[in-house]
Amino acid sequence: MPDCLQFQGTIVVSALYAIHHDPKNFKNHEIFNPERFLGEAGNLINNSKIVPFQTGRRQCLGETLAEMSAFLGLVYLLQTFNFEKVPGFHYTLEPKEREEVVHMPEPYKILAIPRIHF
Ligand code: HEM
Repeated sequence: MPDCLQFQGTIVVSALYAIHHDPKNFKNHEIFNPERFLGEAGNLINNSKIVPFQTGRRQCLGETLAEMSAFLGLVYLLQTFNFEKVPGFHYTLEPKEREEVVHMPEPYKILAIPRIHF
């Protein structure tokens, strides 16, 4: 019996960072700008160049669950709290340096004020 698992074959790792930073697909690709995904009426633009869940045979099996969970979590927070900036706190949209495979935002403070008073 081998004392560890051994894999043979080819591993394909998708370059999602490169895909989403391709200047051919995204204007000002180095700038964090969530509004680039919105149309003039504030509607979400469907763009086949955006593939955070990968596409094809290796597409994420949890995509629907992840999107529903994010939607429900966000809606719950927005129904429960009003969010306001902390006066005097310096906010930036620039992400921290890349860590591992994802970008993280800089730590920030925000006021969460309950909408319902018991
Ligand atoms: C925001 C949340 C998520 C993101 C951005 C995401 C993204 C991805 C990406 C990019 C891949 C393809 C990796 C590759 O290139 O091979 C993948 C694969 C996969 N994901 Fe997710 N994922 C998320 C959440 C989830 C959840 C919640 C589940 C399960 C409950 C899940 C299950 C899987 C599985 C099983 C695969 C492997 C699919 C395969 O190779 O056949 N993911 N995910």
